[in-house]
Amino acid sequence: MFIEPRVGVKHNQKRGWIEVICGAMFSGKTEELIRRLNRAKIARQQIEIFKPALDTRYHLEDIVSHNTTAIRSTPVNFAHDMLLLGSSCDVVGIDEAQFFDEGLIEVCDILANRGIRVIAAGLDMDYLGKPFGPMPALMAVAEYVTKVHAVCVCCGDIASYSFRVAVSDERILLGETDLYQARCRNCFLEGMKQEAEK
Ligand SMILES: Nc1ncnc2c1ncn2[C@@H]1O[C@H](COP(=O)(O)OP(=O)(O)O)[C@@H](O)[C@H]1O
Ligand SMILES: Cc1cn([C@H]2C[C@H](O)[C@@H](COP(=O)(O)O)O2)c(=O)[nH]c1=O
Ligand SMILES: [Zn+2]
Repeated sequence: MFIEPRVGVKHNQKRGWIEVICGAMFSGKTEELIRRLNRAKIARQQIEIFKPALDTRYHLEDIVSHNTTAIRSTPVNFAHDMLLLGSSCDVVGIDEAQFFDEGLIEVCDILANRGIRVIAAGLDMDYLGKPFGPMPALMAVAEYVTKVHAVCVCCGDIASYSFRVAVSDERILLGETDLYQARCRNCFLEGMKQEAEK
């Protein structure tokens, strides 16, 4: 369980940092993001929450977990849009970070340098098991990285992969259990092998 760090305040300076929550689909990234943001709200912190405008899966504005917990957010088209909107708060939350452009790393850095706590959740790997968008670089610059795991739907082991059951080569394909399965390494490889043999 991630515990918010208590940072020393030197010369009354506000300290910012970056937290990344990553993992496969269904691993609890959004639930964990919402948990941290709700705790920040209880601590009377001013929060701003963003998601990429292209993620219209459940709701145009809300961030919604697979378990239906939800929190209001502002959809934005580009990472740099967050700089203006998130300028006067204590905490910035970002969901589906993998869909943002590479500018996300600079944006998170700028916000953290301004003294803001930045919490970004996103897929670390795409359906091929390849690092997804700005996530690897964001993980490199983050102070805290939490990798969460789903349950493999084939064998019950821990799952780090999002196996696509639909036939599509598009990297971005919004979907749920209709299109994706959480799988462990062995079951993911098995599925990829079967796909290749078709
Ligand atoms: N294979 C699975 N493994 C774990 N949780 C699953 C699985 N399939 C569905 N769930 C549900 O998904 C919830 C996590 O949803 P969410 O936080 O939206 O995950 P993520 O943002 O990582 O996709 C779990 O609490 C559980 O109710
Ligand atoms: C693996 C993978 C996923 N997606 C899409 C599918 C969902 O709409 C989101 C991930 O949502 P979650 O909150 O992590 O469950 O991303 C995609 O477009 N491409 C992929 O390779
Ligand atoms: Zn498995």
